[in-house]
Amino acid sequence: MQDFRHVFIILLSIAEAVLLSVYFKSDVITLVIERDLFILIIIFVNSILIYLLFSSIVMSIVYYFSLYIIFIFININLLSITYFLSYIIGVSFALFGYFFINRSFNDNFILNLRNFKPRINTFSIILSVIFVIIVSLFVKNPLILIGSILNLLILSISGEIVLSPLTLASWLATPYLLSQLGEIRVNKGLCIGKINGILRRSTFELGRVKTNAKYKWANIKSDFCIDLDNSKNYNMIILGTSGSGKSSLAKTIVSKLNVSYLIFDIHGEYFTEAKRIDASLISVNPLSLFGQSPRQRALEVAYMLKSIFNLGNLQVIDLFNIIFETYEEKGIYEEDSSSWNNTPPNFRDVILLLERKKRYINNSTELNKIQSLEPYLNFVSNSMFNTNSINYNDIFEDNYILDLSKITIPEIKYIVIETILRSLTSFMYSTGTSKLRKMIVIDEAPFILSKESGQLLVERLFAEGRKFGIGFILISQTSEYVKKLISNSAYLFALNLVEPADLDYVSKIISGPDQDIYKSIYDSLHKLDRGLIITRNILQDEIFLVRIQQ
Ligand SMILES: Nc1ncnc2c1ncn2[C@@H]1O[C@H](COP(=O)(O)OP(=O)(O)OP(=O)(O)O)[C@@H](O)[C@H]1O
Repeated sequence: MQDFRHVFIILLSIAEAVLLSVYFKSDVITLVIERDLFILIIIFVNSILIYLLFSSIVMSIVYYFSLYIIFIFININLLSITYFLSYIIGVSFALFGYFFINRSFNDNFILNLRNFKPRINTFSIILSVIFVIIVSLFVKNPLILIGSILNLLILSISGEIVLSPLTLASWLATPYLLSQLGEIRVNKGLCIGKINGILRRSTFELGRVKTNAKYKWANIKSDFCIDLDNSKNYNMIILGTSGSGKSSLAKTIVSKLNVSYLIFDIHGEYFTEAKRIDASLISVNPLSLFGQSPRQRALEVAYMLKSIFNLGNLQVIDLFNIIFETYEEKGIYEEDSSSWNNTPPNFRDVILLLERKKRYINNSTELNKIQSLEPYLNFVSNSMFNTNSINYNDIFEDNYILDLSKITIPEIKYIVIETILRSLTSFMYSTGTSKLRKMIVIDEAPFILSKESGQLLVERLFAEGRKFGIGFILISQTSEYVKKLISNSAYLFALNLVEPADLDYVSKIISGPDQDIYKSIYDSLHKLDRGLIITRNILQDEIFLVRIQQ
């Protein structure tokens, strides 16, 4: 788009110069003052157009010299105070018009420069010097030579070899080369899509997503890449309505990453090259210690059951006690860590202990307390929880999709997920610190996060995962349960959203305190097509509209 604007202005100016020269030769104009008036008007109009297209005074000034080169071919020397004044008045007009609409004097060129990182390329410099020498040999006009030297300087810090011949074009190429300095290039890391727009204060609405706000999507062309190596952690959150492209985005990310992944596929909609496990055919024992102490595990399981069945605090304590005692019955003792490797009990063992206890209790209050746990323990003494039929180490080292769609009872589904995530925590601690080595995708994250124990578990994994090389992609249709996790995420990808509460929250998170940016994002989010995301790139501090590759 940038390129198109430059081509348009240069072609327009050349066309104007050609028309003027034809007109001046045609004897229609006789008076010098009439000629000057024509030139003044053209310059005035061009200055307004240039300012409105680039929203930059720097660009406008540099373009005056481009016009100078074009007009010199028809023997009109723009280096005159009258012409320059006409140009400046035009720019001022446009500037005030812009300020009136946007209430800001932001210079887009200077804003873009924030993203510029010098890249010195010796070959590019040598090539540009050769071209400057050629210009100095053939062109005797010092201003044209200055333009070429300026281009040489710009190319020296931008390192773009392919653009070196533009040094020959002197001022004609300078605005374009300058705009390349501020061009956003987010192509370091893992490229998952194409940037379709960057949020800018602008007068024109040129992008496909219209905002009706002061910030609009300015078109830019670049790959969109995520740089996990330089991010604060490896966690990502994907939010979007049903069918907006959430799982496709997660698939794109994991398929491009060079690390293994595990997908918790709640609805059975992921099909990749990974090995597929039908979760209804496996068994996991939630009472496995996974390297933890029996006290710790008994507490976790008691809290997990509390979250599922909304148990009271006293019931949690009773549950904890009976589970802890069951460990002891199986020869697993808190003080003796070597006993932690013994075969763990399962919920049936807990029920057997409970039955035995009932026989010895003669206090009716005690009996009632213990009996109140029975229905819950009976529920979880499901054959799915008797033993561990899966190899956890293999699951964490290879690519796997855990298809949970055939488990129809939500509580059972939840216990399977939480148990596997708990085993991941111990896998993490036992294998030590590492660079990114595993990505875990949790689809329909509210299914887990809406339970207190699930929320705490995922919060802990989010906070500690980076140290151990584990990243998470959390997918949700709503922002409701992911709010606490956003501060520990490297990326938030917002697809189409429609609920006012989600629009409000996500727009605030992406925009920060700026109300105008907030309005643009709010206004754009519900207009996004499938596969289009809005995200803030923290490293560049820019907000992008990105089309995700499928
Ligand atoms: N980047 C994309 N470009 C074009 N089409 C896409 C893109 N991403 C997804 N789609 C299409 O949108 C449809 C829905 O995609 P997907 O299943 O990923 O959405 P979802 O948000 O995960 O849906 P659900 O919430 O129902 O699981 C699919 O038909 C897919 O082909």
